[in-house]
Amino acid sequence: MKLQFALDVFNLEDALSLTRQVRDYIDIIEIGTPFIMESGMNAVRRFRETFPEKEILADTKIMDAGELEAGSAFRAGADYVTVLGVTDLATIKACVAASNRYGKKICADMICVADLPRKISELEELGVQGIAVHTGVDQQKMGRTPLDDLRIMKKYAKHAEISVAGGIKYHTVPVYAELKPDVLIVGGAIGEAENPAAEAKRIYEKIQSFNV
Ligand SMILES: O=C(CO)[C@H](O)[C@H](O)COP(=O)(O)O
Repeated sequence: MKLQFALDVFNLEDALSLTRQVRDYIDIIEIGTPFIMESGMNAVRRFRETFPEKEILADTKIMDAGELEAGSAFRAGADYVTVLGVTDLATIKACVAASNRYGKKICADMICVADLPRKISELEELGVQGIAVHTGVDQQKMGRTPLDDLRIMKKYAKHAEISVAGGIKYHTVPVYAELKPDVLIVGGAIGEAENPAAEAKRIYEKIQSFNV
C-alpha cells in the first residue's frame, strides 16, 4: 500500500518546500486540481525535476479531449493522470490511448459516479489502470466518507489498482488500510498539519504496519 500526498495548494514555491519536508514519507506526489488550475503543467514539470525519485500524479480530472489533455500531463512528467469516471467512455478510451503511448497510467476518479459496479466493469474493459474512490471536499462537509464506496470497489474491481481519497486522517487510516487498497491518498491531514513532516511520518508508518 502506497501513500499519495495530495497538494491542494496554490503557490508553487510553498508546495515545493512542503514536499521537501515530507519527501521521505510519501510514495506518490499528487499535483492537486486547484494547484494545476493555478500553475498549470509548469507545476508538474517543476516537481518532475525536483523529485526524480517519486511517482507523480497530475489530478487533471479530465472531462473531455482525453488524448490531448492526458498527453499534455504525461509529457510534463506525470506517471498517472486522472480522468473523471462520470465522463463519456470515448474520453476515457482516449486517455487510456495516451497512457499507452507514453507508457504511463490513467486513474479514473469515481467522484459522483452513481452505479459503481457497472462503471468499474466498463473502465476495466477499456483498460484503465487505476480507479480512485473519492469523496470530494464539498461532500465531506455533508458528513460523507469514501468507506462504503471502497468496500464496493474491492468487491467488484478485478484488475485495476485501487486508491481511496476523501478526508483520510491518521486515526482513520486503519479502517481504510484493513480493506487493502493499493494507494491511500491524504491531502489536508498532512498539508494543513502543524508539523507536516511529523504527521506524514506517523501516517506513513501506520500504513507500513499494514504492509507486512
Ligand atoms: O482530489 C481532491 C479534492 O478534489 C483531494 O486531493 C483529495 O480529496 C485528498 O484530499 P483530502 O485528504 O484533504 O480529502
